[in-house]
Amino acid sequence: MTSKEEQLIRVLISGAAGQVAYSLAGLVAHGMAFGLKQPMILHLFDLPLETGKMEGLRMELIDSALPLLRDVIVTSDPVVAFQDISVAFLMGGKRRQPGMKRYELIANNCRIFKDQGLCLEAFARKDCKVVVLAEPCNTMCYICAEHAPSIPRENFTTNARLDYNRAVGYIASNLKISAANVKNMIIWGNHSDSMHPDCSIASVVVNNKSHRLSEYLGDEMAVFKTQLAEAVIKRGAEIIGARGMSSGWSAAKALCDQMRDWIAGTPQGVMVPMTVASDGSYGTPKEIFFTFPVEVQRGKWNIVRGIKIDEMSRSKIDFSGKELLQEKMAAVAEMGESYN
Ligand SMILES: NC(=O)c1ccc[n+]([C@@H]2O[C@H](COP(=O)([O-])OP(=O)(O)OC[C@H]3O[C@@H](n4cnc5c(N)ncnc54)[C@H](O)[C@@H]3O)[C@@H](O)[C@H]2O)c1
Repeated sequence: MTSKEEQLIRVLISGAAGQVAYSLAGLVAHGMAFGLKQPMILHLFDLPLETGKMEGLRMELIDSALPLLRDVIVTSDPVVAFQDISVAFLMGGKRRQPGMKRYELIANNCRIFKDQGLCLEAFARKDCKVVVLAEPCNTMCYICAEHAPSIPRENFTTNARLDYNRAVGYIASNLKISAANVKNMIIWGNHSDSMHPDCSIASVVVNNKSHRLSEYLGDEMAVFKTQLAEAVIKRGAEIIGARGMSSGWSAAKALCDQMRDWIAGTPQGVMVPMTVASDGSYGTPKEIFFTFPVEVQRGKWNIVRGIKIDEMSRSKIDFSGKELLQEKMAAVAEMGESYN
């Protein structure tokens, strides 16, 4: 290790034989999540039947000669997988099958996320950052955090960045500008059809000039806003329809974008979405994991205050909050636990 490098960290990828993990492992080891000075050991964790696929991924990672990657551990033993980890990307779980209802998925995945929470509590570092991807991710994040009480609540999140990136991509491709020239897109709520992608205060740079999107589009803004929201909400299903699989590379890229901002911080005046334990901001129910606009400084996120909420946003935020409360109650009932 050179003197300029950070201290070695251990990064867990659960569901490591899956398709998101296949993209994520290489991006993370390449430095896209933690920067180019952060050496790491990757812990690849999945079910015993999937050891072959994890071994294949391990070989490919080694064959990529990645300077930051110091070791790759392949395991189906949670004690090994969760030991001393600083970061957990939790993607291991059942996938929604055709015809399966959202609540059946909760029933299937909540026990897995209870166990993963217990493993975090027992074996992970107390400053571990945890990102839950398996669906329904907001509620699985809640279950996981509940069972790892010694890790701060603010260290748990999901992958809301994927919805944000989809919205930014939509704006950029429609206006034929670089995605880097779109800022302050907001995502509110649950990672479900009830989410509220809100471009009311987004800004864009076109021909080297910065504009509020609403000013740039003028009379077209209202229609654009509705079409953007519909496109983002339907994008996951559209991708499944096209590839026969859910988002892979874009989900992995979004995980890296989010982790990079979480660690390095957001530039002054720039907000990004993060799914965090609600403190009741914007009239949301407390303690559900809800996506808010945040700013991040020195590794700490803060919900951005004072954004004006119009009537339409109010009803959508309320609807998503109610849905998350129902999901949370369904999950705790499924596990036979008391509801806080
Ligand atoms: N929230 C988002 O934005 C978003 C986007 C894409 C995918 N997803 C979700 O992320 C998850 C991963 O997606 P994918 O496409 O890689 O799925 P995948 O089906 O390809 O991989 C999931 C992996 O999890 C493993 N697994 C199942 N139970 C496990 C357990 N108890 N412990 C450890 N591993 C276990 C499976 O063996 C499989 O290898 C899925 O639940 C998917 O629905 C979420």
